Order: sequence, then C-alpha cells, then structure tokens
Amino acid sequence: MQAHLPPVLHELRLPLRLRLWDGQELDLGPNPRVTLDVHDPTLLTQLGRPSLDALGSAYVEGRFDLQGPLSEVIRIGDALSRALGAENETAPGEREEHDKATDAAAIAYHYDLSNDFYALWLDPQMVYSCAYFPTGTETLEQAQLAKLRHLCLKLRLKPGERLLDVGCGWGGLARYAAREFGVEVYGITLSKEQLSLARQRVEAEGLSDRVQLELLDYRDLPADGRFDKVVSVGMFEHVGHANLGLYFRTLFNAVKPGGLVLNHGITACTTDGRPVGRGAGEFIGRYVFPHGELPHLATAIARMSEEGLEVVDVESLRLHYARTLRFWSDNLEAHLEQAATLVAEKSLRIWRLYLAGCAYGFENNWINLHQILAVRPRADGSHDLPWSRADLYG
Ligand SMILES: C[S@@+](CC[C@H](N)C(=O)[O-])C[C@H]1O[C@@H](n2cnc3c(N)ncnc32)[C@H](O)[C@@H]1O
Repeated sequence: MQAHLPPVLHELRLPLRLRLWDGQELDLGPNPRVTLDVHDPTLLTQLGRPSLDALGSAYVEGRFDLQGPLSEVIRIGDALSRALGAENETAPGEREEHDKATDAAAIAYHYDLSNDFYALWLDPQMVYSCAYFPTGTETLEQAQLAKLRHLCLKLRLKPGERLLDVGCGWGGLARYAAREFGVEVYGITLSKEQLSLARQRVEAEGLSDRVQLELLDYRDLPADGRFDKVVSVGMFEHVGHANLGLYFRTLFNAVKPGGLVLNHGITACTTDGRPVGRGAGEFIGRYVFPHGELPHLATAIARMSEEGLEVVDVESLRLHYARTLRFWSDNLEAHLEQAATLVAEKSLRIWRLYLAGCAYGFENNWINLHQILAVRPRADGSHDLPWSRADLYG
C-alpha cells in the first residue's frame, strides 16, 4: 500500500497514523497523535497535493474519520498543505452580488441550524462573536460579559438612549445594554430560530418594555436618524463588498447627527481580497458561511468615510477571537455525543472543523477582527465624544 502514497509524505515526519480500509496501519512520523481512518482509497493520492478545502471536504463527505485532538488535526492539515504545494491563490477572490433572498437563505443555513446545538458550546448569554479578555485569564462567560461591557462603554450609552443592534443574534447584547445601561434597544436578525429564543429570553428577564427584536434585513431599516447609537457585531461579514457602501449608508441614516456607530467584525488580512489559508476560505464559503465576504480594515474604513461616518477609534482583537474560538471548539469537542443528537452528522463534521480551523486561522494571522468606532458628525462638525479614552478603563 505504501507504493500508493506520495513518498514526500514520509519526509514530513508528521505525527499522523493512517488506518486503511483493510486494517493496515501506516505511521507518517514518530508518536502519532492523530489517526485518520481512511475509507476511500483515492484519498491517498489526494494527500499528495492537499488544499485545506480538499482535506476538509473529504472529512465532511465521510471519506475518512478522525481520532485525536482537533487542534493537532488542523496543524497537521496545514503542514501537509504547506509542504505539498497547495498555494494561496494570487488572484482576488470572487466578489458576489448580494440580494435579500440569497442573504436570507445563507443566514438560515447557518443560524437556524439548532438553538440547542449552539447553546451546547456558546456562553450562557449565547453571544456568537469575538469575546474580550482584558487580562487573558477570563473564562469564556466572563470574557463575553466583558465584551458586552466594552461595547457599551465605547458607545457611551446613557439611560434612556435608543440603541439599534444590527444583527442581534440571540439578543445577548440587547439584553445586557438594556439591563446594565438602561437603554432602549431595537435589534434585528434574519434568523427565525434566533429571534424566537431571543424574544423568550427578553420576556423571561422582564425586559420586554425596553427591548424590541424583529426579523428584518438591514436594508429595510428606517433612514430617519431615530437612534442615538448604532452597533453591529459579527454581522458585516455577511454584507459583501458590493453592498458595503449601502450597509454603512444605512447605519449612517439610522443614527442621529452627533451619534455613534460601532462596527465589530472579521476583517481580511490582504487588501485585494486574495484568499489566504491555502483553501481554508473556500471551505468556509462552501460549508459554513455561504456568501460571506471579508473586507480589509482599510476597505471598511474607506466605505465608512465615503458614507459620511468619521472613524474615531479602531481596536484589533485578533488573538481574542483565537481564544474565543478555542473555547467554543473545546466546548463542542467535550459535548460531541450530545451534539450528534441535535444536528446531522455532516453538520457536526462541518462545525467541528470550522471552529478549530478558525481558531488556527486567527492565531496565524490569516484573518483579523476589528472594532471600528465612528461618529456621524453634526452639520457643524461637532460630536459628544470625550477628549480621551480614559472613561473606558476607569
Ligand atoms: C455572527 S451573528 C452575531 C450575532 C450577535 N451580534 C452576537 O454577537 O452574538 C450574525 C448576525 O447577523 C445577522 N444578519 C446577517 N445578515 C443580516 C442582514 N442582512 N440583516 C439583518 N441581520 C443580519 C444574523 O441573523 C445574525 O443574527
């Protein structure tokens, strides 16, 4: 059987064992930590030139099974694809048209999967975005609460203000801001499952008079400047390059003159949209976030500025997202049996790879996460931000 394996595989000395369909075992290096149970003989040839997309797809389609720590699996997969010539493409990635129907279907595919499944591995508030670790020692739950507080402080929320939360998920931020900062929140999502659970939680916490959540596309938001503050967390990844101007114009039109807009989202590390991660991005687009697109920070800031938003503060939280994803991935790995009762086997395979793979991607600087704070200046150029950031850390 060794004859079928590309010889270079042995030179890499990877801690990987292949267990073949006929029971043979083949170690590619000393002390294997990961075993691939290979069901499909053609996989061996494919291992000779593996992109992370091809390897991930083969796993999702059940051509092999995995045993071993998933972080190690991803590291070995990357080492294989790096050594065996799966190059990052140099051409800019495909830019897509985004219409409401396509986006609604893409959102339903990901977020309507199963509330119980997400609850297995997210924090108790079910915040589905990068957490904030002020000292690096926090638990996931503490770090998500710290993130919610960080956002509210950056928005300088005051009791009685009206906050728009674009892409509110399961309502964690909306409930926190209403409870802890006394604001009125209007949140929108495109996911029916999220909305249903988010509304139940608002009701259960007695916040129905201050938190209103709706199923609404951001393109249908009112443009009358009725909100004091606008926040969007982990949502603009779904907007697409073609609609970034429209998106930021919508946020500009929703906030009152002098008001603040805070956009928290994943950003690309290349300015020209070139794929990174030797196929990892293609895998994410195919199985995890169809029609997702990541703009570079410079692109996001350019589009915001063109739409009249003045960028006043930017913070990178790349390693915070790596840590968040490690928590999510470890949580899911610790609950695999239960997860298998909640979602189809194929979905479980996808989400396992996605969480562990994205943790690796953030750690390795393939992607970043930025909080971008902007103001809609009044006609005379003024706004109400304090003179320094001292209030954030007091
Ligand atoms: C990654 S989740 C983040 C949820 C929440 N902000 C959080 O931090 O937990 C992305 C959210 O954006 C919403 N979303 C995506 N596209 C949208 C659109 N076109 N209009 C409104 N909401 C959208 C999804 O429904 C989902 O609630």
